[in-house]
Amino acid sequence: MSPASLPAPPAPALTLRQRRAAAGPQAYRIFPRAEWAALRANTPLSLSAEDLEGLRGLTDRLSLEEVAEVFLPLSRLLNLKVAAARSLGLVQDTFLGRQVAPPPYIIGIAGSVAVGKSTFARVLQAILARWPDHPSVALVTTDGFLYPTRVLEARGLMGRKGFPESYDLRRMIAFLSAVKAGEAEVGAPVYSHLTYDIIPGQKQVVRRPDILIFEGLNVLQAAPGAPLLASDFFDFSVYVDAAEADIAEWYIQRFLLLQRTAFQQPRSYFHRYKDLPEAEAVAVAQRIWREINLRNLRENILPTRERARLVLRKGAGHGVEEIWLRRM
Ligand SMILES: Nc1ncnc2c1ncn2[C@@H]1O[C@H](COP(=O)(O)OP(=O)(O)O)[C@@H](O)[C@H]1O
Ligand SMILES: CC(C)(COP(=O)(O)O)[C@@H](O)C(=O)NCCC(=O)O
Repeated sequence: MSPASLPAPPAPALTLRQRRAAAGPQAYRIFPRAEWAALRANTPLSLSAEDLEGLRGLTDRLSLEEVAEVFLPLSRLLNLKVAAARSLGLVQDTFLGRQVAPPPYIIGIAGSVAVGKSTFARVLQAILARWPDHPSVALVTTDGFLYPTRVLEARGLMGRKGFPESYDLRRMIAFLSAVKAGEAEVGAPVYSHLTYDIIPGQKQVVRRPDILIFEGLNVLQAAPGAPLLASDFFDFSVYVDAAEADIAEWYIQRFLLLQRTAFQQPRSYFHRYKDLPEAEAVAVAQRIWREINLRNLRENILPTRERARLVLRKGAGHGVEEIWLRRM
């Protein structure tokens, strides 16, 4: 890859405390992990250690403790919210004098590249699907709505992947709108991290799920002049948050792991890096992080955090340490 040679990103203008205050001092209830864990009530632990095996990202440190203390309370909250949304739907049915099937409940998941969104979304999908009242949970990632490489190259955007202008937002909104309207089958394009491009002709089909998890760094962003935003279709949203230095480290570690695995395949976009000595590979990863992903985090992703209903603050070891729940 040849990212545009960009100057180092500016330091963020606001501190964490200032940003939190900007959302309104009353906007969130803040839970230390232990307090949040107690909100699990008696939700049963529905995943075995074996089930977890298939769910892990590229590293394998997600623990059963994390599931029990962070995910189970969240799944209980979401289960209650899905039930409440369905009850509200019944009110509308009464008003209209006819019964309409409840639309899919849509959960948006936002956060930086490499903060752990995909890992979080996959575990949440598996846990929510264990609840008998909403067994069908689909997961779609917004990378499928990136423009194909051909278009990004033509527009000089290969160094701006993940920035707002690199996505086909109209297509993304049309997808969400069709899912929310209860269409029987809605297709989403599919992205390959291996080839670093949209897979031509491939579609992920969503068939009226009980819940749709929609994950990507841009899901809480507003597009200037657009009449509708992705978040207009969300019933709930989560922002996965962590310190910049930790996310950078996870990005670099993931890059090194991919170098030993995916990059070895000749089809990999990063195949040319497969034999780089570690110090050079780290330098490449650091450069991509700094020039593209960190910049995007500061300019376009972090500013959307306070739109989320729930913010999960992760510590250096990936464990969630603090949970912010919007009061309304
Ligand atoms: N809870 C977790 N415990 C341990 N490692 C994790 C956890 N969540 C993510 N990771 C690791 O951090 C890196 C980034 O996670 P990933 O889910 O791929 O992020 P994103 O989808 O936000 O780019 C991956 O290497 C992944 O395996
Ligand atoms: C495709 C992406 C924008 C999506 O990121 P994700 O939300 O999957 O973490 C990102 O993985 C990406 O390619 N960023 C551009 C720079 C890089 O190669 O990391």
